Amino acid sequence: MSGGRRRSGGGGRAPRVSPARLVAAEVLLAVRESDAYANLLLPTRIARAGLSEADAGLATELTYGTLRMSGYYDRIIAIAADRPVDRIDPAVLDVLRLGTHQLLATRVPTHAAVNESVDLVRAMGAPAASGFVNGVLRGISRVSADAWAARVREAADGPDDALAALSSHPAWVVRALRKALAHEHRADELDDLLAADNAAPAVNYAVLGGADAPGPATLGERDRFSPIGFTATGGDPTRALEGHDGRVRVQDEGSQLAALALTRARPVRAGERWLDLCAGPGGKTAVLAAEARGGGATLEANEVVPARAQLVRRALEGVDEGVEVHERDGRAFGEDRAGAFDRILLDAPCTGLGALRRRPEARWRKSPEDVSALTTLQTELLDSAIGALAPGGLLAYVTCSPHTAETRSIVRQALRRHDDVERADVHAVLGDVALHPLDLTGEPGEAQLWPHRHGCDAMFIALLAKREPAASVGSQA
Ligand SMILES: C[S@@+](CC[C@H](N)C(=O)[O-])C[C@H]1O[C@@H](n2cnc3c(N)ncnc32)[C@H](O)[C@@H]1O
Repeated sequence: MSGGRRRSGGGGRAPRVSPARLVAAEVLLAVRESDAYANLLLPTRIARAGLSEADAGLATELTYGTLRMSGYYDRIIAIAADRPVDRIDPAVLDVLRLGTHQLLATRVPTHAAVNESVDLVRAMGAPAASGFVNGVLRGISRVSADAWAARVREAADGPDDALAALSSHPAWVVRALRKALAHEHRADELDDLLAADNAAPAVNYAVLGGADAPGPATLGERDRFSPIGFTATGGDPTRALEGHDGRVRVQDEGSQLAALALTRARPVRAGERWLDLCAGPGGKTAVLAAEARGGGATLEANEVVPARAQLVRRALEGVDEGVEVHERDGRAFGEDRAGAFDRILLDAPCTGLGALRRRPEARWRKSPEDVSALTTLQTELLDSAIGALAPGGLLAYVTCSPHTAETRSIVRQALRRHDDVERADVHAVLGDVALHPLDLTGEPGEAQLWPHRHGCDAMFIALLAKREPAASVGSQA
């Protein structure tokens, strides 16, 4: 049976599948077969199918919920089907995961969840599996959600495996998150963090140039921390962006704070030169551009992937189209532009383990091997950024991952290699930037934000300052 077959119909009555479920199933298929990103593909598929607002909401809930929780659902399906999930056809497994999500995590009535799944598996071109899908989902529906959790816990291979299964995270990710929290003596927050990863994030807006201008109040509520941020209280986010001349962008509050930690750490002197070294797709570049403009600084941006560099240019539309956007390997800047910049943002390529709420499939795509490849790149980019920093300049090292190998280890090792660089007190900087006190723990040279504690992505922010060279003996003389 091929995982790619779909919508070829089959024997028996013609399948009548709700368009929302069909869109969800098609996105799951594209995520699995073509490595598609659900957050990028889903809006396109919703628009193409012409879904109503209610159906679009259902398709989103089904797609995101199923992708996030598939690790947990697979444990349930394996028990109910009495076979490992890798012995189930992938297309059929998609339908079973969607059905399980409807049965255990939504208000969809049992008969609708089961019957629609049977129709869906036919519509996806696997009519022979309709009896199997019917049987497995009926079996799942006969047990309460709490009782399933107990069964999965019992079947797990020890406490770590149970936590990984119930929270639907890979075990290595659970261990990495626990370790990061333990560094702050907050390992007891792990359950809250895992739960936050499985919740839909609020939509946040950044208002470029400051949130106090008239108009933005219609965006929702002021953010708790970001001085330029709002949290949507409902409605269509794309509509909310209209009528603000490009000044309003959808952006996570943690990303806003990371950019502002660099731009507001000290007053901007006119003529300062700024660099965004790894800029694509340009969310933070836009904040930097607005802040640079306000203070009379000049910004350059760089992104190695041309298509993403194009997104950076688009992000700058309406803010500052004069920003030069390079398409180079950021590792070359340390030599080619040595000492050229007063402030540099290095928002490094990373595993993205801090943004699992937004990228529901990401947790299943990453592996510990990715961490080691990325830490090599992060190290080289940080060396390059330090090289490009002018004496007296300030560098923000940022990741949307809390994995300590990508965060504190990278910074510590860089400090050992570069004795002209020291950490600045980023807790104090963020304390000044934020509207309300941030509950930050650990060393003041590094700040780790968290979804469960701060309501934003788990951004890591370190500020590094390059010392002015000591006056030489000759010049003293
Ligand atoms: C975390 S993302 C940056 C996100 C961006 N700051 C924003 O807020 O929209 C990291 C970016 O670094 C880029 N990148 C990866 N390797 C790079 C390299 N060697 N030089 C420059 N950019 C690189 C990736 O393509 C990716 O767009």
